[in-house]
Amino acid sequence: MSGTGNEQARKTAEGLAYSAGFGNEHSSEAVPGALPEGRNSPQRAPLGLYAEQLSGTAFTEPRHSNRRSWLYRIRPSAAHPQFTRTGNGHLASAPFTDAVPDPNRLRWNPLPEPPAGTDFLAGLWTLGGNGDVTQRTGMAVHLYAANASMTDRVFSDSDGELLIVPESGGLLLRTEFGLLRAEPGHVALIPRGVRFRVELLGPTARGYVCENYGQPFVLPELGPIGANGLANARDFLAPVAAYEDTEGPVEVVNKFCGNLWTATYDHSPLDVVAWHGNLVPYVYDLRRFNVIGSISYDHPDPSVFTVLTSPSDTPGLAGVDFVVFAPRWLVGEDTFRPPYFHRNVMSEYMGLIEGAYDAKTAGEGGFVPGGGSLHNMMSAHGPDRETFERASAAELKPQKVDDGLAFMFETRWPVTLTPHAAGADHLQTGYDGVWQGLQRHFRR
Ligand SMILES: O=C(O)Cc1cc(O)ccc1O
Ligand SMILES: [Fe+2]
Repeated sequence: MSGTGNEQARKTAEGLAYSAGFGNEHSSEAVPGALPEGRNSPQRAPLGLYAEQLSGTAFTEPRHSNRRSWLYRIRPSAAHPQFTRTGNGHLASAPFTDAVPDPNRLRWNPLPEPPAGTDFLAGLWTLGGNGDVTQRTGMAVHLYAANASMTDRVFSDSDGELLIVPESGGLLLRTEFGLLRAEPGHVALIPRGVRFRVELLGPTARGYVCENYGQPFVLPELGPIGANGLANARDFLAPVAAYEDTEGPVEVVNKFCGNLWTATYDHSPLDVVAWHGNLVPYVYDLRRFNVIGSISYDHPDPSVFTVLTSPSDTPGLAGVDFVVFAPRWLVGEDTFRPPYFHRNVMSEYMGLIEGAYDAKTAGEGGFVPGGGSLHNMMSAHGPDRETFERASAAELKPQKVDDGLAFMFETRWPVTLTPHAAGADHLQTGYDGVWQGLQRHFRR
């Protein structure tokens, strides 16, 4: 049973109702009258519901970064049986100590097809990461490949928020806050601790996940860009309340300090009838990104393409940035237009949602949708030989780059691999070769 009841909610083309705005104080009730008026926790909550607060930041964090929501549910979350350990599969967590951090440039092909019956949770495959889940620092890079919906089970991640980047196959995310639809080209964010179930909209689904152990993602500052631009706050869509009133066994899997724990509830924990607050799951369509770039000369640093940033205690130094390389015009005069050669103190994991990326040769054995590359701190990279030769000779008329959608998880600490990523069959050999044969042109 489900419903919606928010005046501010709006229908999207896909038929789901959403409540728009990044960081807003949203409110939503699936049954009229389910939200208490004027207080969060009345002596008896409306309709016999239980009131419960979910905190995403410490109670005392500054107002601008404080995140919490109040949930009005059929049963309190506290009414659950004991959790016991279950297998972690290919899901791993920080600290990553099983492999030696690798200064080499690395690139993977897409994940192989999973066995039949693999759902989103079982299909998570950790590439690597940094920090420490118990310290709430750092991040992990995961990929997923699934061919089944989650049925009779839900997942929650106590270790961090999950930024899901579908590459193929749409997802329907049934969360405690309501429903989100995430297709390739969208990203979805599930806050730390929020229970959700992933249903596939087609036969298979594949994509990437940034698990952010650190401070919740926020929109980057705009500085001299002004009051508008990059990802606009109003394009972030939170769900409206939609609840499940089901009795019967439901497995709840909780990722806690690096391990999966399971408990079988006798009801669905997606039983929130109404909620309000600013800690919410959301979806964002990357095609809405307002791309800022140079209209004179030189290739700008990719920080101008930041969609979301997880700040650290040092201003300007992100735990992790989520960056998108979206369609855009290139007009730079006397400029080498693709990404430049560089060595970065930050570490860069890149993935491809569709098409090609302008610094890397596309196609079989190259940088392909569903694949990924890792350029750890200080590793030398940039345009491959083919790209360098092409772009150095290109006629510099205005050019639309609109044949791809790539992204980067850029993090302050090197990404240490899991042993299964370091030894994967789909790890490409000979990636260094793309920078071989760059001729010397020096003359005096
Ligand atoms: O390495 C990459 O392709 C990512 C990247 C893109 C860019 O436009 C400038 C610098 C950078 O690291
Ligand atoms: Fe780079």
